[in-house]
Amino acid sequence: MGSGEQQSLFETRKDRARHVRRVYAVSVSLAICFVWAFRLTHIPANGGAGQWAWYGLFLAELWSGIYWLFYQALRWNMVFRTTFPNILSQRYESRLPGVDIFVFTADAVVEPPLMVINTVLSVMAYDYPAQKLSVYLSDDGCSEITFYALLEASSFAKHWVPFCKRFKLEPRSPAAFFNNTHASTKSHDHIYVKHLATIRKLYEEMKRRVEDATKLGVPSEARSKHNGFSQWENSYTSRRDHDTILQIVVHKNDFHGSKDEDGCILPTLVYMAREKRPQYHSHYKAGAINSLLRVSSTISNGKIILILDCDMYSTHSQSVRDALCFFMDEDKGSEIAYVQFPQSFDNIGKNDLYGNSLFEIVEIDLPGTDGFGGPIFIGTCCFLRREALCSNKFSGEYKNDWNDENENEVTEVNLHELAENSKALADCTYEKNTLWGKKIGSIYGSLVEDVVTGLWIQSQGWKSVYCNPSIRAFSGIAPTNLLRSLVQLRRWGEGQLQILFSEFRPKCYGHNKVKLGLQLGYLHYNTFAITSLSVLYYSIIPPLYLLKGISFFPKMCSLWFIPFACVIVGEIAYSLIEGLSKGGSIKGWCNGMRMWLYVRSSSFLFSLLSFILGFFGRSNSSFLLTSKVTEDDLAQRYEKEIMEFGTSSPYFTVLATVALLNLFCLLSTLKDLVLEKGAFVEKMALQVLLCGFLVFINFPLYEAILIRKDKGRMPTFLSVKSTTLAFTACVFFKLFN
Ligand SMILES: O=c1ccn([C@@H]2O[C@H](COP(=O)(O)OP(=O)(O)O[C@H]3O[C@H](CO)[C@@H](O)[C@H](O)[C@H]3O)[C@@H](O)[C@H]2O)c(=O)[nH]1
Ligand SMILES: [Mn+2]
Repeated sequence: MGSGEQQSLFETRKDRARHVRRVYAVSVSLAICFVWAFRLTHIPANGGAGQWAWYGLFLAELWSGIYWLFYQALRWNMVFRTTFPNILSQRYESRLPGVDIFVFTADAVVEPPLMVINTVLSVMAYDYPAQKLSVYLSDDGCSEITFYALLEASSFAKHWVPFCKRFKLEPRSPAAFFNNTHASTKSHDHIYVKHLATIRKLYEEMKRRVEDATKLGVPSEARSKHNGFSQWENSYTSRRDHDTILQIVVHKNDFHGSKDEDGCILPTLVYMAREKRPQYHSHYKAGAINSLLRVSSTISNGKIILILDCDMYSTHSQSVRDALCFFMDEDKGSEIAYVQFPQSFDNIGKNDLYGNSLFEIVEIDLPGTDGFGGPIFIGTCCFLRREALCSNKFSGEYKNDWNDENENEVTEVNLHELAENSKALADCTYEKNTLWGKKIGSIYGSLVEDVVTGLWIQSQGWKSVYCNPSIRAFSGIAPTNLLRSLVQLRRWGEGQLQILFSEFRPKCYGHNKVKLGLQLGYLHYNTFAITSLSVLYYSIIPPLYLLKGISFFPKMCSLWFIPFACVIVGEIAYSLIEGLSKGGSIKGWCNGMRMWLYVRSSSFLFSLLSFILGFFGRSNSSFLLTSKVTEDDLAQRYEKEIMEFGTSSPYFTVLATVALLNLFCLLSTLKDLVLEKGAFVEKMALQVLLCGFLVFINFPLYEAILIRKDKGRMPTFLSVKSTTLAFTACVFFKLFN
């Protein structure tokens, strides 16, 4: 390093396998072109059997091919980052910026208050100067119980935070810490063991109180002790109709309650339930983010904001510092708007039954988009620069300034007044005739507010980075049953379509701020619901035509067979290698394939339908929260990796009907196979293989219909309905087509 030149606070490494990936991408692209060429040059003669089906197949393949290109864009230019927090400390320890942490919750039933406060406690205990740290809980459920739990957490924090810091413990969510027996019993140090026993007891007591309150309501002595509850008594009608409730629970200017047991200051802690009125759209989480942005600006006004879902607790107390290594880097820091960390989950299971690990997003898509200057924003586990969120266009002259005197210095001393004055900022009417939600803050109008907000920020000229440290930074709860996963992805699919067709998207791409590679990456997401059409077509039409012995694919001896084989074998091998090299299993790979298929044939189909209805003004789509609780018998099946059906749902009707249709087609083909043997195999090989593969992948579904007796099996009525549907379709097709 030259003299005078400072070492950077982070380092970027290119993907070592990028050349292999590129060669692969180019070769398979060629093969795809040959597949298209085959379709165009072999159209059945006029009126010939299956001519229309052939056109359909061409469209499906055309779209899949184009979509596949978006996919390759993400793999083209992956980069990986390493941070140097030690250098950060040496250089900036006394000048660290204020950090405001936003935790979002929306329903005390599917997001238990105990879980929420564990997340809050985990970030209060960050290894960061407490006077520069503020934690805000936004509660869209406006639940007294959650508030009560937060009060409990604030008392417990007085013991918990110093305990973590003194013994340098990880993870700092008490629930996770005590669950992790290895961590919580690692030392034989006498003092530690004594402390541990005390703190465990305190936690258990708090846990009991919070759980009791969840069942029985807030105890009356708590009500009389804290006048915060009076706000519910005065203005609360329902969770969709109430005033803003804002409570500064811990604040450094409050001399009684802000110190821990060692006499050190605790981070500021604030509870907010923004105003809700039935006649005003809440804009879901995006609305909550914007309210908090304003409210926090008067209380702590931290320059950096961490956005967290209530289940995403911190698993590593150094992550703030990792993030700051990017923001504070002298060379590149001032253009970075946000630092995205991966979402990881505690409850994935060995073989990731429902494909929830977000493996592709975390391991491929985020490093891939990072290579083009901007990982997408995934809504949680993300540090953002307040200035970028509040839509200051990025300009070349912009320079980091961490020495702002005003920051973090609240002049107001009277906390009650401070809270009262900030309340109006969370009113429903506050945003009327302003740019909030349009150009400022989190952007409205899509069910994936995160993605659209990230895109907007990037279109203003800001960059973002992806930080995936070897010690993971956050962990949360993934859906534990099939329907929840499918419903979650329906929401994502619809939200992405909303971005694709909004007037907003061209505006974002128009300024040439978003690189082509990144635009393709976004398109990969924006259009993923559309793939449902080609996937459904592929899994219904070719199998049905088996019944008539009509082939849509080249014979095995033909040269045209080669491109098809290349695409199929290539993709299977590629995804297998990718999965296995990241520690996955073959079974996990199969589960991933199955979920890929299920999401595309059900979730995304409903995303499309719901989006089309919405387009004609008939949408009834809303933000359906993902439940974070799992009932006992369900948990057992989840542990044993048994797929959960159990309820009647249109999602399952679609899945079961397609699965059974394939089964019937395959069975009837077996007969032909025996009678005609070689000639048939030669002609129909690929089609039979496709159908066979679908049957193989659907095995757990047949089991749920035919064999299982537990509560998670397919409901009888649904089984009968799907069987009838599939069977009728086959018979009808064979006889009348
Ligand atoms: O009106 C609402 C609805 C939701 N939330 C919060 O938003 C978060 C995400 O909700 P969840 O049900 O967990 O949805 P997921 O699909 O798991 O969330 C993923 O996808 C969302 C976009 O669809 C992102 O906002 C999230 O960060 C991302 O984790 C939770 O903390 C909720 O409490 C609110 O604050 N207000
Ligand atoms: Mn979630």
